[in-house]
Amino acid sequence: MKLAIVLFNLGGPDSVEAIEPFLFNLFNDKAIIGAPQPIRWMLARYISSKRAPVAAEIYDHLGGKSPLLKLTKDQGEALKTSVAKEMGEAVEVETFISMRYWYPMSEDCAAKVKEYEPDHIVLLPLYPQFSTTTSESSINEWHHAAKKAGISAKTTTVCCYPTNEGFISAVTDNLRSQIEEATYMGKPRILFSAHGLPKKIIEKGDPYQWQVEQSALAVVEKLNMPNLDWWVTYQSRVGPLEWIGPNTEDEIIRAGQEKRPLIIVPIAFVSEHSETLVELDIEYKELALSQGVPLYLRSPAVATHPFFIDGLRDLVINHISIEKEVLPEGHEKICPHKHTRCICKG
Ligand SMILES: C=CC1=C(C)c2cc3[nH]c(cc4nc(cc5[nH]c(cc1n2)c(C)c5CCC(=O)O)C(CCC(=O)O)=C4C)c(C)c3C=C
Ligand SMILES: [Fe+2]
Ligand SMILES: [Fe+2]
Repeated sequence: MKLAIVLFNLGGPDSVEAIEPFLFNLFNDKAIIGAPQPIRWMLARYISSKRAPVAAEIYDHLGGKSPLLKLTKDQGEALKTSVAKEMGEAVEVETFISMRYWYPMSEDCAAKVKEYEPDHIVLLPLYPQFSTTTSESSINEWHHAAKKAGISAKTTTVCCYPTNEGFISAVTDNLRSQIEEATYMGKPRILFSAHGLPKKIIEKGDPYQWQVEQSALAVVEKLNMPNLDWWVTYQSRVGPLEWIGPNTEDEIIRAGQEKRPLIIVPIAFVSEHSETLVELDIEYKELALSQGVPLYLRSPAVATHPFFIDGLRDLVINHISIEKEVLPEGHEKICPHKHTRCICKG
């Protein structure tokens, strides 16, 4: 059997010139800005041109481009090796990358998958927690591209895996090292910081916030440390809308007032990129130190941590034989009913 695993992520600019068109693609996505066309197109033009200089300063810290594609390729290679080792000669496996807002995008990816001629395709978002703005947007875009490319192989989708054993073990393993490092300064406070979302997206039934909370809770349970001081917070707010909270920056200021050592854990990003390497490591660190936080540590993203990669491997293998098209890990619907925008068919 020939197996294709399609990995989804957001993508990032690969040059300074790519910053504005990348932002345009992001804001022209109806999952991000719900306005009809051509209003959305005009808004996207306006917002991306306004945001581009701010984003350029951010990417300047990273040599003018995002490291996300290279790091996603590393994850793809590690996953391919892990699946091949587990499944042996019965399966020939290849991983493919489909980015949502910069290259390689779904059309580029679909062309490569078509050429590979798989018997089965597993769609695997590199977002453990499902959101309409990330996983669903990427999955929809893939289906358009796959249809256009004439791909007819059986396709199954992992919609989400917020409490996947491998993911949670990898986050916990990274965090444990940070806690050991912080202990000489007293009891640390842990902020599980996730990318925020506009509040109205959650109010329309997006399960992302609920799933982020499940991930944090699972890490805390796995750590099994008495009286842990932990909070879930949200970062990366952009635009004029009200976003979900508490805001990571506000919690950093509070930790400064209370003189608490801080450990920040990226709980919704599985790779390093501008929002970890610049926002967390430079901007929020400066804020923390200026506000009197005595120690500021940041747990690394799970990247190619063997626990995480083996968790992804198990998800893929368990999804090859499912009958329904879209299922979460464990093949049972996990989101409470009020999260009506959940797409899983369990
Ligand atoms: C869990 C992951 C993410 C969610 C949810 C998400 C929603 C979301 N993002 C924006 C606006 C921007 N995001 C930007 C970059 C970016 N965002 C994520 C992840 C999620 N976004 C990633 C992985 C990245 C890539 C960063 C990189 O490669 O360097 C940016 C560009 C950077 C900047 O200008 O700050 C914007 C803008 C919105 C509006 C939104 C939900 C509505
Ligand atoms: Fe984002
Ligand atoms: Fe769900």
